[in-house]
Amino acid sequence: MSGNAHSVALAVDALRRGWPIAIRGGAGTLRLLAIETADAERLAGFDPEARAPVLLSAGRAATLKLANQRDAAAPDAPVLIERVPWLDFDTATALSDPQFDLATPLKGPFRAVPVEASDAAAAALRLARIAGLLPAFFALAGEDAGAITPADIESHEDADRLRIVGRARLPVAGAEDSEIVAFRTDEMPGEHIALLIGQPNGAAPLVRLHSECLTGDMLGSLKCDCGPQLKAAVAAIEAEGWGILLYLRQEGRGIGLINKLRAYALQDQGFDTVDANTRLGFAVDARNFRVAARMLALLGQRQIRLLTNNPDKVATLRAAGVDVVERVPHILPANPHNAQYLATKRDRTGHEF
Ligand SMILES: Nc1nc2c(ncn2[C@@H]2O[C@H](COP(=O)(O)OP(=O)(O)OP(=O)(O)O)[C@@H](O)[C@H]2O)c(=O)[nH]1
Ligand SMILES: [Zn+2]
Repeated sequence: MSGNAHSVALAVDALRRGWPIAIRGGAGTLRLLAIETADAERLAGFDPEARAPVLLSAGRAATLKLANQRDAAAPDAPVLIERVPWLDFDTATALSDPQFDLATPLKGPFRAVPVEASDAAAAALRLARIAGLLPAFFALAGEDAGAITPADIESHEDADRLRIVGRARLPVAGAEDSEIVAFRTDEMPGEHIALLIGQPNGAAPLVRLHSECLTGDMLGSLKCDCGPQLKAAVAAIEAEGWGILLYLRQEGRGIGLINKLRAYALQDQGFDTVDANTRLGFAVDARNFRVAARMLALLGQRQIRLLTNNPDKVATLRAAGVDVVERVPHILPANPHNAQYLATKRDRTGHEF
């Protein structure tokens, strides 16, 4: 099990370096080259006969108006775009990267071809997200001894692999009686953190799940509500006398910093936070809150009060066995830069404001 997760870590590293990988699913094996980290020369080495179709997510294909060619029975299934002589490296880049959507009208017509190794294709898109890359590949059918499997990727992301690796007293501004606890798996670079504030008093702790937001947490970005929510969560827990802040390394709702900044660039063009993620080819929310359930279990907390406006967090924790006895709203004042973002969360992602 851990050996396979290890090979996924190597595959993530390979993708980021522009090296090909292979994924073996139940319906066949795909050899894959990530478009973002490739170039024309690497493509020629990977696919000398220029046959490899372009693998895209369903959302990206729909954005490119290729939705009508998708399998109607599986609207979320990955899409393969037939490789024709004029579909060169630059055209594939334009297919994969939405920053060019408005500037360069695509040539076309593009034709979708059946995705035979569909589970391997879906796993490839998932691996691109884990690697923080655009979810788009050149893909060739064919065996490869070093292929990883979708199950390997599943186990790589398995929240149950998390364990506690360190803890220490950590007085923080506004909550001096605090302890930090760090969690990690063997393969993942980012450590999740719990800040235990105050002393257990027999009551269900007030818990906040905070997803990493470098721009909001560190730089004071006004585009979102993360920075003020982080500070206010510490204050609210301190005021209760006992509770836990979970700081989850799920930057950009799980798509990573670079892809979040790509989403911001699309927002500069007028797309909202939901459409920006879809145009990039990602789920609107790629986070896995089971990580938080695992952390709470390791901390011995089965019953909590949850500070959030996001019903998904409540539902996922409950499904993972955490007894959420109360949802406590966590609403901060809007500013001129985030008012539209907050309205989108209310209107399109089910947040309760
Ligand atoms: N992809 C993407 N991520 C964003 C954007 N704005 C903020 N984020 C990320 O969203 C996460 C914060 O999630 P929110 O949706 O604000 O809040 P929530 O955690 O779902 O819900 P609450 O508990 O009610 O705050 C952080 O990981 C941010 O980095 C954006 O426009 N695009
Ligand atoms: Zn933010």
